[in-house]
Amino acid sequence: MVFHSKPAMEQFSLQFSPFPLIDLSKPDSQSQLVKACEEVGFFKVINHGVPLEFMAELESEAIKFFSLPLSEKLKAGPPDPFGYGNKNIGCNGDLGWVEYLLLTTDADSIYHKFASIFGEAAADRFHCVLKDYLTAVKKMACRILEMVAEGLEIEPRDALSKLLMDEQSDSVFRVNHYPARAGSEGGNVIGFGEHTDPQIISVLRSNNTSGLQIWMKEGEWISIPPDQYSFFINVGDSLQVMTNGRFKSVRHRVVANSPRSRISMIYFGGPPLSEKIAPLPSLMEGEDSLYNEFTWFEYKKSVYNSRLADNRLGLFEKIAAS
Ligand SMILES: C=C1C[C@]23C[C@@]1(O)CC[C@H]2[C@@]12CC[C@H](O)[C@@](C)(C(=O)O1)[C@H]2[C@@H]3C(=O)O
Ligand SMILES: O=C(O)CCC(=O)C(=O)O
Ligand SMILES: [Fe+2]
Repeated sequence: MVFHSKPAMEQFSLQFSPFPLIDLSKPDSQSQLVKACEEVGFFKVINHGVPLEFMAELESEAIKFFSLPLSEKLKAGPPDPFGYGNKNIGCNGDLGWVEYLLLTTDADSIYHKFASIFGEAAADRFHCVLKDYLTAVKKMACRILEMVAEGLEIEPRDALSKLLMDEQSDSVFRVNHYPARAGSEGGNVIGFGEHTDPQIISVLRSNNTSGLQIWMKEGEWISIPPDQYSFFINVGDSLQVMTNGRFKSVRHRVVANSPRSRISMIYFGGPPLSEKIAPLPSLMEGEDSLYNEFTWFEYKKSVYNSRLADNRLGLFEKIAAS
């Protein structure tokens, strides 16, 4: 798969996007990031520094995997929580027009699981490509979190990024495949139901097929035009709490309505299980925390007992005194 440079027309349309678009090579990107996290909780980044060939190679591997006969793919499932899943999302009855691989970000342990199912040569290639991609995406996510910390004057500068860098970081990686919808199948179906991501930050890349939508505070879903060269970033619930509600974890979903299949890959940067998720003291400025204190382990446990669309943070919000 070869990527060509971005056409001039696309560069032009970026300036008229209804959601923030941030060029990480620009000097004002730090303040833009903070504004985007506060106002929308979602933005697109360009000049991100992730080599295009890492993105293309992982997409090729994903296509190879999803093209296998179902009986082969099922050998890598069911997700427990990691592995291959088909239509069932989580364990509480959510369904979507999607098949996926849910993986740990520890590429070495993925290698062992894959080698035992698909043989060493296939596992070797997947491991290599995945490792390159994850290393580059995690670096970009940390860079964004450090810029955000600087913009918010959080000390130390790595207060957020160190949670992703920690060896015990509970990060997850997911590759979703939304099969093409043939014309006769008609209409929109839900590919991935509406939800917020529970972790700190999510970094999404897709092929050039549409489907992703975000919920705007004006009360409408807007469709995000796909862009295979760029990344889309979501503020997660944990970052919303760490900023005491200043940043918003955005509701999003995928509508499967395309005659072409959609492939997306998302890195969910999470903290270690024992990490306390609470507003950072320097952001409190005399305010009270909006949330009861909890660890990532406690939140994750509650997340995995919930349905996709549930307001998971609601359970941890302090009841405002009247
Ligand atoms: C229905 C579910 C799937 C999910 C766990 C949950 O019980 C509720 C949150 C879901 C979600 C959404 C973002 C990520 O895709 C995900 C991996 C996560 O951390 O929370 C999924 C979970 C999953 O697919 O297991
Ligand atoms: O597949 C996509 O584009 C988004 C999926 C998503 O939001 C998720 O996996 O959490
Ligand atoms: Fe999501």
